[in-house]
Order: sequence, then C-alpha cells, then structure tokens
Amino acid sequence: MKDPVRIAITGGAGQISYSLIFRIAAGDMLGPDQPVILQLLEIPQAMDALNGVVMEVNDCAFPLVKDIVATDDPNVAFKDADFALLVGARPRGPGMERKDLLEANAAIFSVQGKALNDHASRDVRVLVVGNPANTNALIASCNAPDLDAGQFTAMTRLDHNRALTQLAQKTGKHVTDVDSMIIWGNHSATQYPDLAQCKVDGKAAFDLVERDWYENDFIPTVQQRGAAIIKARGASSAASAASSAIDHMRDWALGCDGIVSMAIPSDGSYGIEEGIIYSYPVRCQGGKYEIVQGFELDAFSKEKMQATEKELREERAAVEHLLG
Ligand SMILES: NC(=O)c1ccc[n+]([C@@H]2O[C@H](COP(=O)([O-])OP(=O)(O)OC[C@H]3O[C@@H](n4cnc5c(N)ncnc54)[C@H](O)[C@@H]3O)[C@@H](O)[C@H]2O)c1
Ligand SMILES: O=C(O)C[C@H](O)C(=O)O
Repeated sequence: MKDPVRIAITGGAGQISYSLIFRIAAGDMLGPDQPVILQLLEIPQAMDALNGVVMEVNDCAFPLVKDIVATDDPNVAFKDADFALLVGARPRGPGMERKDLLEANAAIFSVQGKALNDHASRDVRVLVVGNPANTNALIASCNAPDLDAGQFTAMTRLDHNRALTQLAQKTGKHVTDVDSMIIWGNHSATQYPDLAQCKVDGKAAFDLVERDWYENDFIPTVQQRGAAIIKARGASSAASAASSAIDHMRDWALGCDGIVSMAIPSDGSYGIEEGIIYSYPVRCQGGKYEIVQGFELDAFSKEKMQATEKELREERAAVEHLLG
C-alpha cells in the first residue's frame, strides 16, 4: 500500500461534498490503491452537520480512509494537504448570475489562499469549485505568494462533460466517441463551448451537426445548464459537480488520454491576458497539465473567447482589493 495523501475539502457539510467525500473515500479520485486522510473544513455553525457526515463516512468502513479531520480552522484543514478542493461557498439561487456571488464569497478565498500558503504541502494541487470559481481561484492564488500560480485551478470540467453529452446525444453516439471538446474562458454564461476541433467517432463534429444547432442550441444549452438545473431541482447541481471535480483532480494527478478543459492561469496563450484564470484545452500527463497549442481560431471563436475574457477582467477588477 502507498503512503496516505491528505485531501482537504471545504464546505464539507454542503450538498456537493455529500457526494464528493464519499466518492473520494471510495477511491474514485486517486485510485483503489491510494489511502487518504480527509481534512474537512466547515464554518462553526455547520460543525454539527459536518460531524454527522464524518459519522457516515466512518459507518461506510472505507478501506482507503486512514483518518478524518473535521475542523472550522482553515490552518488545520490545509495542514500538509496534497490536494485541496475548495467547495465551501454560497451557491446562487434562481435569477442570479454566478458573479453575483462575488461579494459574498470572495473573502473566503483570500483567507483560504493564505492558509494554503502557510500550511499546505509545497506541491499542493488546488481546485476551486465555489462560485464564481475562476475569480475565486485567482483570489486564492494571489494570497498564496509562496506557491506557484499554476497550482491553482478552477472547475470547467462540469461544462466540458455537459458539452460531451449534448453532442453525443445530438449525433446518436456515446460520450466516449467524442474527442477534443473545448470549453474556453469563464465558468459562467459567457463561457465558449467550442466544437471546432471536436470529432465524433473520428468525424468532424461540424460535418455532423447544423451550424444553427451549434450556435443557437448547443452553445446556450451548455452556458445555461447550471441555471436549468437550479430551476428543475430548486438547488444547484451537486452530484454532477462532485463527479466533475473528481474527473479534474484524477486527470491532473494521474494523467489522461486526449484533451480536457481546465481553468488555469493564462500564460498569454491564444492572446488571452496573462494571469487571469481562463479555461483552456489541456493535456494531463506525469502529474502536470499543459495547454494544447496551435489551434486555428476563426472570427466567431475569437469574438466568443474575447467576450468571456472581458468578463474575467471585470471580475478581477471588482476584487482588486483582495488580490494581495
Ligand atoms: N464550478 C462548478 O462547476 C460548480 C458546480 C456546482 C456548484 N458550484 C458552486 O459550489 C459551491 C458549493 O455548492 P453547494 O451546492 O455544495 O453549496 P451548499 O450551500 O450546499 O454547501 C456549501 C457549504 O460551504 C460551507 N461554507 C461556507 N463558507 C465556508 C467557509 N468559509 N469555509 C468552509 N466552508 C464554508 C457552508 O456552511 C455549506 O455547508 C457554490 O458556490 C456553488 O455555486 C460550482
Ligand atoms: O450554476 C450554478 O450556479 C452552479 C454551478 O456553477 C453549475 O454550473 O451547475
């Protein structure tokens, strides 16, 4: 058996965590041979509920779980953490955009960025799920000057997975037949789900679907899927968010075939302003991710990519005071 790794999860008593924690404990994120120590963070008012979750994890008798820490102190939760999944934040309700949460949630990520900086493993991999995820990741990263900015990522894998299913259903194929899906930009209604590189069963997606469906159905459906779930469920996506968080971390840590979407600090690739946390097509190998370069962009793509970049710049300007 390998040595256990420490996995910090914030918002441990929330909806997403109620799926996420159990799937991580079952080995879905790091594999069936990787023991884990779960370090769960909550706010003081939610500690009773968190202790209930801990009781349930214990009641599962998971062979991989070596210890569980439940705390309301970020300095304890992030101590020596190898992985940190920053889920704890307020979700939006009907009629809100994710950036409406900026004010409510931003402060959480400056505190947690500092705690990660001071206490986490120097190799910690951070995934921000709490919305607005891209800008929250930027806040956390800016408050962690001793860690590399590239260690901070935000989740657009749920958008990526949603897009895979929309295209697979439209073409009568399976999600496993689809490759080179790309989500560019912000995890928001300005994101750009791009089919230009996409193939289904080896055939160009653009040869299989009408342009009208792409522009007026596929793109808005993926952009608005979070709101559609909130309308249908009366609460934001939870199990699908947890599943995508696991996909993101598993591929980053263990590698994967093909292209996946991750929101990462821009290095200026594809003309996007350096530093903002922007979703790119990446390949994951050897514990690292790398932006896939060289795709040609037409005018339609450039315009969409710039629109979502503009929104991220505006979000950054709104939290300038928290960027350390
Ligand atoms: N990026 C994505 O694709 C994606 C997908 C789904 C949801 N989300 C976002 O994830 C977040 C969590 O969603 P949820 O449905 O689990 O919400 P929830 O309200 O059910 O749970 C959030 C939990 O976080 C806790 N919390 C709040 N502040 C905290 C802090 N400072 N430290 C630790 N814990 C804290 C709360 O007490 C609560 O238990 C929301 O912001 C939601 O919008 C993102
Ligand atoms: O839409 C939301 O507010 C929740 C989440 O970001 C989602 O995409 O489901």
